[in-house]
Amino acid sequence: MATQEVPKTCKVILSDTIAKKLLAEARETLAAIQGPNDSKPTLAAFLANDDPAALQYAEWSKKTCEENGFNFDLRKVDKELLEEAIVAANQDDAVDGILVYYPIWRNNQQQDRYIQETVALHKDVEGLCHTHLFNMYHNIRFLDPPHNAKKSILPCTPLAIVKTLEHLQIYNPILASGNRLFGKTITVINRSEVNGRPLAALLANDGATVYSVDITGVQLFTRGSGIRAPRHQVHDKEGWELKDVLPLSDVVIAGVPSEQFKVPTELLREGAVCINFSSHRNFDGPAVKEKASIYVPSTGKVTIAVLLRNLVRLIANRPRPEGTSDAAEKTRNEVFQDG
Ligand SMILES: NC(=O)C1=CN([C@@H]2O[C@H](COP(=O)(O)OP(=O)(O)OC[C@H]3O[C@@H](n4cnc5c(N)ncnc54)[C@H](O)[C@@H]3O)[C@@H](O)[C@H]2O)C=CC1
Ligand SMILES: Nc1nc(=O)c2c([nH]1)NC[C@@H]1CN(c3ccc(C(=O)N[C@@H](CCC(=O)O)C(=O)O)cc3)C=[N+]21
Repeated sequence: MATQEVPKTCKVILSDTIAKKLLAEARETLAAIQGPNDSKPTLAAFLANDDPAALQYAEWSKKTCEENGFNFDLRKVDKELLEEAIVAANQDDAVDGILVYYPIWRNNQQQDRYIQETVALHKDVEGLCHTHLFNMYHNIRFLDPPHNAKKSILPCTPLAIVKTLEHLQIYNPILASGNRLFGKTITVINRSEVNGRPLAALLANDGATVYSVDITGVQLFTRGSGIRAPRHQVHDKEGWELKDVLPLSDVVIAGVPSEQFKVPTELLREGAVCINFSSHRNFDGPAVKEKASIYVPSTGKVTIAVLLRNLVRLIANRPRPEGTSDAAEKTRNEVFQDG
């Protein structure tokens, strides 16, 4: 007897689709805030390590920048000269945004933190300076309250995941902005300072119940009962492991930097939404497609689109030059009403 083809119910969403939409928005916004004589924005990217993933990411970023009307200036520098190079870029009017690839000092996170703070706030395209991080963890959306004209910058990979969840309509637009993940349970596997921890905080600030899993254990990030707290709180889940939280999760987001690691498919809920942001495949592709309702195998392209969106936002946040019309200022305010 011939076996009947069963139609696949899992929808695989590629990051291209989401990235294209964000890139079109970034181009439109740039056109709205720039005058006819303004030059292309320039992103200076500092590579001071020998990480092949960072170099490849830099090359993809360069391509996307140039295709969309931005200059991408990759500057390979020695670790010991990096600080002065950043200081010079901070003062250079020809540089609109600064990006530094991490990690730099593999065994000294403190030194990487010091470099993060060296980037000027108004050029911090990745949202990794203390003021930007503080605002994110405290659920403060603007740099200039109560005026609220300058939006705070969010870290690129976490924001790319948020944009992906919006595209998938996991964010429920019926709910008030800021509460749109209420009722959703999300597991994030990775709690690094640049990716997993900010991501867990952002999702919990938007109303989700978030299990943050790392090799050191599981933490719960939530705004409490009835999401009444203004920002997330964190609780250790003593003795809990990945196996305990997977069956509870509507969405599973994995970012483990290892070839060997795979999310155990058998523990996923039927119809879970699975998103991978690691450069390695954290889900077993064929198996996960039999279990998940939506599978997003990678998010790198969305991250790059968010990088350009952040760059445009930095330009929009700048004090307007003498002689800029009120119309331009009005557009500047209107284009950033949302998200
Ligand atoms: N798609 C994108 O936009 C981006 C992807 N990446 C990729 O994401 C991955 C993670 O990057 P980072 O967070 O910067 O790396 P990292 O090395 O700083 O952090 C990884 C974290 O995962 C944890 N971890 C390792 N094994 C684990 C396990 N079995 N279970 C739970 N947690 C575990 C580590 O303890 C650590 O906290 C890398 O593959 C990187 O290339 C990074 C940035 C952007
Ligand atoms: N300050 C800083 N910000 C970063 O964002 C940053 C960094 N430093 N250091 C290096 C890592 C590495 N990284 C990746 C981006 C995309 C993919 C990725 O998965 N890209 C393709 C996958 C391509 C493939 O493997 O087939 C995609 O999603 O479509 C991987 C890795 C960002 N990094």
